[in-house]
Amino acid sequence: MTAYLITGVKIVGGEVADILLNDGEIVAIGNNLDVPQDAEHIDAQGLIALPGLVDLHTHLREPGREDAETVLTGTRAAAVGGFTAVFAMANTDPVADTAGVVEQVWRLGREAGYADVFPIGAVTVGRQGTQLAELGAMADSAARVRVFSDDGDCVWDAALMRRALEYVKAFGGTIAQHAQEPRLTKGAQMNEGALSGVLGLTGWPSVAEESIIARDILLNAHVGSKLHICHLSTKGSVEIVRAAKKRGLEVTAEVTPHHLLLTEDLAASYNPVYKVNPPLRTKADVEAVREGLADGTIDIVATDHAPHPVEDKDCEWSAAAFGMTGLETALSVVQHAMIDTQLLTWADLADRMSYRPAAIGQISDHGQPLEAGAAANLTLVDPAAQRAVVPAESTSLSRNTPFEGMTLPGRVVATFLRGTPTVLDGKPTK
Ligand SMILES: NC(=O)N[C@@H](CC(=O)O)C(=O)O
Ligand SMILES: [Zn+2]
Ligand SMILES: [Zn+2]
Repeated sequence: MTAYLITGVKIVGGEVADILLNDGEIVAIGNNLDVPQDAEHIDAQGLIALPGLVDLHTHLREPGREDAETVLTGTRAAAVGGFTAVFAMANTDPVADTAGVVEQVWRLGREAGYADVFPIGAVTVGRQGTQLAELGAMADSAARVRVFSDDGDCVWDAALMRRALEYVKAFGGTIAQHAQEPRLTKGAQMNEGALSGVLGLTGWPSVAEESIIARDILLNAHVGSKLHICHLSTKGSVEIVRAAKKRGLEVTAEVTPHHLLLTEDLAASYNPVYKVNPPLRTKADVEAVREGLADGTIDIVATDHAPHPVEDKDCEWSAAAFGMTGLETALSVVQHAMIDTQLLTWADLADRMSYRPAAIGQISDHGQPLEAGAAANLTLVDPAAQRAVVPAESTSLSRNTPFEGMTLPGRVVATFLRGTPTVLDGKPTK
């Protein structure tokens, strides 16, 4: 295996130093290191070294929608975005509700070699919301599933949600809830408010999200299990989670990059690239989720990378699919929304995008501080770079980025997975 010497890099939360990678590990960090003769040299002056990013919420679409994304193309986009691990959502076809499917997705990730793939198992059979899936068999499989979600749909039946929380408690698993009361969002197209009235699009009230979050926090307090809230998007949701944590109730939550930056006003274009679940909200909501992420109410950023082929997005708003891509732009959007606004430091970002998602997902070898002996999963970022988002340059199979035309700060220069570069000079290595 080739050794790599990365020189003059700012270690996140620490000093400027050199890093030596060999045999899949960080061998040493410091100055005047003892370097093997044949080591490759990377001059990293001006760059920041971050632990490899971990995405707890990615849609890789394989099996079933390989026209939108595959494990290979999705993890390639992840590596370009600085990620070394992604959790693959279960809303595939077939649904990832058996040990067989999660093992297949896990293995495809290993074969692709761009980022480790940790499958999320469905909570209910076929994500139909009526019968618990074989959660224990998925947990015991080679994929070692610890996070379960019917994402795309809410586990709306309170009794079933209770049973799921009880079941995973036996092995310390987590239920990740897509919080959307379906009776309140029938035909919903965008955030409910004055603008949805003006545009003539059916509204999606904040309370559809907030009522499920409140219910599930109480259910989980009753059961004593682990609850995670997917893509939290409203001010009221932040307030509920903040109050729960203050009372010592166990809950973790994520926010997406797009909910940290974009508002419902974009729907006025009727361009379905801005159509997403949950919908883009108001400026007050954006401010609240930023504050929630800054003060730790919201634990992590997760991309909810949701690739869709052109024919599913390039149509009338009401017919278009929900979802936007996000793996390649996540770090830049978070830098723009949270670091350039001085709400977070780079060390905080490492916490929200690497350490804590790895802890919630219960994986080792990712989300570890950069120090000698740790697995060499890391990414080098140029914080001073500026770049225009050009969909055609994406390494994802899909093009539905809502950030097209924006100039964003920061650029991932290199990513290493167990000491092997998956990205160099901003480009995938294979
Ligand atoms: N976020 C979305 O708008 N879409 C997701 C499903 C989901 O995350 O709920 C998808 O699978 O396309
Ligand atoms: Zn969802
Ligand atoms: Zn999702």
